[in-house]
Amino acid sequence: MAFRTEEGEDMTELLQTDGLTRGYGALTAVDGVDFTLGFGARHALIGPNGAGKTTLLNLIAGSIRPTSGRIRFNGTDITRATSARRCMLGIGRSFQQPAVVPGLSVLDNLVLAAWRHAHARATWGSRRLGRLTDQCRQRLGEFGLAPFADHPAGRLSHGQRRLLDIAAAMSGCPRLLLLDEPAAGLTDEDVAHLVALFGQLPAEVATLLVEHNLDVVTALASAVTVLHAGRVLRTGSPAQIQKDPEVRRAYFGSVEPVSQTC
Ligand SMILES: Nc1ncnc2c1ncn2[C@@H]1O[C@H](COP(=O)(O)OP(=O)(O)OP(=O)(O)O)[C@@H](O)[C@H]1O
Repeated sequence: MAFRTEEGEDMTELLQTDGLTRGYGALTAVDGVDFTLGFGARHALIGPNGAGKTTLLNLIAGSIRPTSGRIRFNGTDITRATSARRCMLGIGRSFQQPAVVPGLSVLDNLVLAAWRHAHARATWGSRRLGRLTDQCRQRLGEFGLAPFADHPAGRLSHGQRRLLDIAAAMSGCPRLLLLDEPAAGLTDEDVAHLVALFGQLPAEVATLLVEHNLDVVTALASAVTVLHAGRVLRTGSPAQIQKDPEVRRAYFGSVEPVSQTC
């Protein structure tokens, strides 16, 4: 999908990383990654434990800085932008370990997240805040969390916190949604619910999903990149990736058929 900027420039890539590298002492967690994501892309990032998947998401979200390399998002160089700025530019993310403000209600947690996405674009009056609160109530309903809206978020189960975290990531109408293992710790029923919710995302919203559950990857992603030791090993369709002998060796430790969750 192509997109025309306000300056009239035709762009086909929403996100582009060039030579993105992040080291921790002697370890290079992400090593010279060139990666592109088109507008509305549905892309998954897989790889063995320690391959650098979360580090790459953190670099894109801005919670850590690269040792070298560049990141461009929607026509803007965001390599040095803060995570708050990236959030306002339209990058939403969910976390592997979902964090909530435990003493605040579930609804207020979501309102806070939505405000964080939008506050640079608007002056907040009570009417606007009321509208935002209504939208957040509706989103809690979509995520099956409406009965808990007024409960302290600290009382939510792990799975419910994960759903709230994803609802928060989606609350700013992001152009890019970074999802770090969204299905981890969820029941089969919650996973099916989540897959259905992601299926309803607007076509122009791109998602970059880190996930070990290959059923979820196949359901949500049309392209998969395999990271291995911080480098891109392969990019292809889910079917191509699952058949690729080198991927099987690096990721699954075998060229034999694999189970869907690893
Ligand atoms: N803050 C840190 N300090 C030192 N090393 C780190 C740090 N964060 C990550 N690493 C290391 O960087 C490498 C990549 O970690 P990362 O969490 O990105 O991998 P991953 O592919 O997401 O793994 P997993 O599937 O287990 O979540 C690992 O060797 C990890 O130990």
